[in-house]
Amino acid sequence: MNAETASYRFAPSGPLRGATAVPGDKSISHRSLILGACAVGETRIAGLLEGQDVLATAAAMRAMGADVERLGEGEWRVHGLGIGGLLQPEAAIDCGNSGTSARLLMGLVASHGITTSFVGDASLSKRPMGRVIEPLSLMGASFTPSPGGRFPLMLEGAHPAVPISYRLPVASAQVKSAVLLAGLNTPGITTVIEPVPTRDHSERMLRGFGAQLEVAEEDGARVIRLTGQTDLQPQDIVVPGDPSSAAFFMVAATLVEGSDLTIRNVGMNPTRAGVVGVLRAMGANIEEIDAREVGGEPVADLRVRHAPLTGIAVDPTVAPSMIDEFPVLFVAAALAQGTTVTRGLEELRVKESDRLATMAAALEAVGARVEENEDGLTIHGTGGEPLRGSANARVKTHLDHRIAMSMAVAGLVSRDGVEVDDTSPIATSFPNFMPLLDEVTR
Ligand SMILES: O=C(O)C1=C[C@@H](OP(=O)(O)O)[C@@H](O)[C@H](O)C1
Ligand SMILES: C=C(OP(=O)(O)O)C(=O)O
Repeated sequence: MNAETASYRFAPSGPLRGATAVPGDKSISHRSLILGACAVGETRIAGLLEGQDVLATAAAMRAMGADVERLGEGEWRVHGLGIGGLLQPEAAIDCGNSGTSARLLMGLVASHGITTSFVGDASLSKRPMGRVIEPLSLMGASFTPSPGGRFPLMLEGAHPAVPISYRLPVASAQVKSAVLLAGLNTPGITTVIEPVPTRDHSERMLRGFGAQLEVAEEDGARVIRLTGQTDLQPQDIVVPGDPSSAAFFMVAATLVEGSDLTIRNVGMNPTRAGVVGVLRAMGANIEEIDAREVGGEPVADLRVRHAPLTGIAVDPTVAPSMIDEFPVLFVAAALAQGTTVTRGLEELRVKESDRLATMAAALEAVGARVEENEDGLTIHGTGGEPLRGSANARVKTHLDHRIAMSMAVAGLVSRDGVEVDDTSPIATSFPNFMPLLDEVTR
């Protein structure tokens, strides 16, 4: 590791063996802090992801008056203020690299009598916020964004806010959750219509906290109705392991010959676990052991053994259920036999980086054959032959943790290793990724 730039060379590795467990789910961790702060009394959280993104949400909830305390590793206590109880923060809300903090917290603040600015890092400041500004403005909040509807921005919340019925123009759980969180302190019924289902952690957790929330299927769309200004009851929450983090180990164990790795306690919510089905369709050997429910979320241990992969055309309708797993799926495709075609992935262009362009460039730099299209990548796999790797070049990650971890996996199955320019963003979602990888390849 080069300490100044945090660049790192991921060397070819032997098999991944034994058992491991990835940290808590990032989406669920954000939501447990936010809803804990909106309940009256004490919420306890076990298995909270202590990545920078979630810590940004914790700091924001503290800045708005909630008592948020770390009791031990992953063990947190939130003393909530009740619906409508948030206070004016003294400084800007800094969301760092985290789109989820940005969109969810804007929703929460939009129905309070709070005026505050929101800031983030260089990556977050390029991402579109118009998608939440639009519905939250309809609810009465006012925004002064930077050009292009971006961060930094000023938000003046509406009190009282106006309930709306909003049909999501993009398949985004962050936009859905922003409107629902604004709805918590809005009189009447706030409705979100979701033509394409996205991760449903907000709905599950709102119900768990006792919110009045109904979900119906109407004309082929999911319709979510939330009655505002009813009290939430504090909860004891156990956060399952993050399937998005587990995906790096699923792909690595699938690709490296001789691997036999068990990943314990992985969240298997069907709105999140699409990558398991896609990898299996390519030939992966992933066995679900001890499928169970933890805190209202399905969970299983996954035993992954090396298997040769075959390229497929990935069904675009599975995209929302594995939206953050495409970068590492592209690595799997680069080692498969034949061609993998992905489409319908324009949302990947507005993540921490443009993940289609960034992954196309990174994979090409290590010897993969990739074609970049408007809405997806077409990848011609090596049929299991190692990638060339990067002897003298560093792959560029553009402040994107998932690119860094995906290219780490590419390094394991390369001839010369892969040098990643900046591993520091890994700490946003998976702070112990490198030690865990070391442990299972040792
Ligand atoms: O709601 C969430 O917790 C998330 C939703 C997804 O974003 P979009 O809502 O932009 O699709 C995902 O990419 C992100 O990592 C987390
Ligand atoms: C897109 C991601 O997160 P966020 O939108 O919260 O920055 C991610 O974790 O891959």
